[in-house]
Amino acid sequence: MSTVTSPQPIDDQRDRIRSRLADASHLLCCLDFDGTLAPIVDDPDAAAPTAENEAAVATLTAAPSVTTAIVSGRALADVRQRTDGPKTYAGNHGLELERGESVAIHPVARKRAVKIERVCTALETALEHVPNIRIENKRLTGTVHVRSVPPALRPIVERQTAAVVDRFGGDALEISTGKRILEIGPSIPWGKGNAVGLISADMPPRTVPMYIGDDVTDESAFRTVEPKGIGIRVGGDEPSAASCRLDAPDDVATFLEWLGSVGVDALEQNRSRPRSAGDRSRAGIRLTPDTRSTTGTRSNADTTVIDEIWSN
Ligand SMILES: O=P(O)(O)OC[C@H]1O[C@H](O[C@H]2O[C@H](CO)[C@@H](O)[C@H](O)[C@H]2O)[C@H](O)[C@@H](O)[C@@H]1O
Repeated sequence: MSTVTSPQPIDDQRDRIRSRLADASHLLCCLDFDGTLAPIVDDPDAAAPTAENEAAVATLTAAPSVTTAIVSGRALADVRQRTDGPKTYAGNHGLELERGESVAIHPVARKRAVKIERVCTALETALEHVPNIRIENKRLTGTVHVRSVPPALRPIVERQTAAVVDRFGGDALEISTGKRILEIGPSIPWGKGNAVGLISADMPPRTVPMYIGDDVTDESAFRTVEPKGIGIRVGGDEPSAASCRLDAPDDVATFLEWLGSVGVDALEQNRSRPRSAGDRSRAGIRLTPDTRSTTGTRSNADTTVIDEIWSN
């Protein structure tokens, strides 16, 4: 079980990370997009990874001992065209998963997309009087952006969003929060952590799973990789399921560059080591229902969708 404590500065954790890699032969490096590879900006359309992060991800992706994956709250097609290189992408907080040539969509989310469409259309009208409001329709989820909305109007936006979601979504949809956003999605126990679990299940034995992210929805992914793997939160020392932290996207680049040199060296030295029976276990990932922080109701009941997702 991972624990929630203050994540430690990465510089204090490098020895632990290096020795974890020295005992492994493969690294799964999962990366969030906004606030991790790309600095947070006012206009969501303007978000882009820093050049240093792009280069560091390219170096890691080229290493045979590393698998890189982008795991984002953005729609898959959106995040896909903002950063290129990895073969694995999860969009819409893990509801869409692209691996190589195959794209899977969570079947319940797919059915509820029609409700998301209705909610986004209704919100465009209900909130049209709010200056600088932005509704992002991501097909399987929707986002209400309040970053540039006058602070005095944000409580009104929250109330009106809740009323619209209640009217058109009922129990089928729920609202959760993120950085100056309200996220509207299907009320199902599925999140980034589950997507990371699925990706990890395909990794070779002796894989260390790593996840780097900055927001509330990244916590489920930290819980999935910790404590056998390494969770890294981008931000302050607020309590998190991640054991390590980095301050900002620029520091993510510095860390990824270190991983691409020191980390990859440690892994590659180990790849030729003979394996014992105990080494044959997978990455030690749990497929548990998502329990992300939400203002709505997220049921913990039906996890059979985990099997179903691959038949779509
Ligand atoms: O999981 P992520 O890849 O981090 O995506 C989370 C949300 O990111 C985007 O919104 C955030 O970034 C914007 C651009 O910097 C910023 O303006 C906004 O305030 C942030 O919340 C994206 O637009 C959302 O769809 C994602 O869910």
